[in-house]
Amino acid sequence: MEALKKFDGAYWRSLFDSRVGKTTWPYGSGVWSKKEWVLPEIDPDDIVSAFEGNSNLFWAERFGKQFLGMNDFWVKHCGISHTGSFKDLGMTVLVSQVNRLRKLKRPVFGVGCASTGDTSAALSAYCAAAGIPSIVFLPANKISTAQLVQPISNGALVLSIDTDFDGCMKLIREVTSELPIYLANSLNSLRLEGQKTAAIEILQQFDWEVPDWVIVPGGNLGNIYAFYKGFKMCQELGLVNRIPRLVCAQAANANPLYLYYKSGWKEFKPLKANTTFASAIQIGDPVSIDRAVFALRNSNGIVEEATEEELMDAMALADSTGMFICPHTGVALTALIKLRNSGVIGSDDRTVVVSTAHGLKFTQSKTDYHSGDIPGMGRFANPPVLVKADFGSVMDVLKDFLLSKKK
Ligand SMILES: N[C@@H](CCOP(=O)(O)O)C(=O)O
Repeated sequence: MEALKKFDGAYWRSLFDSRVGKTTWPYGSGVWSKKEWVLPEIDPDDIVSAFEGNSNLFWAERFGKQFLGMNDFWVKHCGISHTGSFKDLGMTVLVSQVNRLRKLKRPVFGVGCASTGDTSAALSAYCAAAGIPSIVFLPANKISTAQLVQPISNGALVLSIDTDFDGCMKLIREVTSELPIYLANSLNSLRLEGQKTAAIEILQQFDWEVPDWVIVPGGNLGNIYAFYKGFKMCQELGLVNRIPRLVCAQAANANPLYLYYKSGWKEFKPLKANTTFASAIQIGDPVSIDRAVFALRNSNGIVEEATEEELMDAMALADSTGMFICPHTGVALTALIKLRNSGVIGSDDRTVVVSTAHGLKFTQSKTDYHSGDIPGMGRFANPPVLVKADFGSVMDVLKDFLLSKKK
């Protein structure tokens, strides 16, 4: 350690030169290609994947143990799918039904939705695959570029409207009551029938052992109800004898359900959602509010909220353990952190956080966070290091890095 501290660029340069000069170089003259490399036998415990688990249900071992003191923390990643979010689960059901209606010559000329970016991506992809026209209403400048480009590429009619999601939702409801355009938002129960399969899958993946908690980010609130529906169906079929406690996690900037919950379910007040990095849940007047309340009340559920700083920090912390999550999953993780800190969720409770979309849809906010471009944020920022293309300079950076890692 002491010796390391003395090193500077020039020292490293001389060390490198002397080593390269003296060492027998094993790589030239065909030696490399002929050499047989024998790898040490590996123990199954040594195998590293970002998360341990099968399919899309991962045991998030490092995050759970290191940051939560939990042994049984899991992530159900619904963003590893065709369009990168859980919306694919419901949209395949809905568009299949529309396909059938059209084959039966019913007058359904297209399918439409309002969206914060994920529903529109799924709708346009499945419609394009079936050759059905799709129409999406998007709040202008409020969704990520990765999300915007999805319906554009899939040939949807994309209306970029100068309002927020709630404004788009109101407009599409009016339009679809006037024109033969089928409404694909989650107030349509076909969507929920598809989405509830994620709950059934979780139980199946745990070999029909019921987790204690399932935490779902909530905006338009169809998904929390879909999870309840899936779990309840399995209970009614006798596949399991109880259901998990559900937690719905909202961004504090768009938290009508949270406020309703805090009022003891006394009065629901739609609100104007403020801008949040969790843009897909920036919704102030959720269409599935009543269903969500039903799901939460019947599962002994809880509603939590996350500030912008909390959700971005939680996302960065999770990413630093090998995840690459969306900001909405950061909201759900914040809820978990709060419930763990208050002792509501115990260290041995089997807990599943539902990750709703792929992190690659939200690279801008991640980049801004890590480069320190968001005022007052960046506790876990890991900005790239700008360094001269010079061996000594690179080695100096590495020296600092190695010293910071030395325990
Ligand atoms: N987050 C959603 C908002 C629309 O909600 P839905 O429940 O009707 O799909 C989106 O990605 O558009």
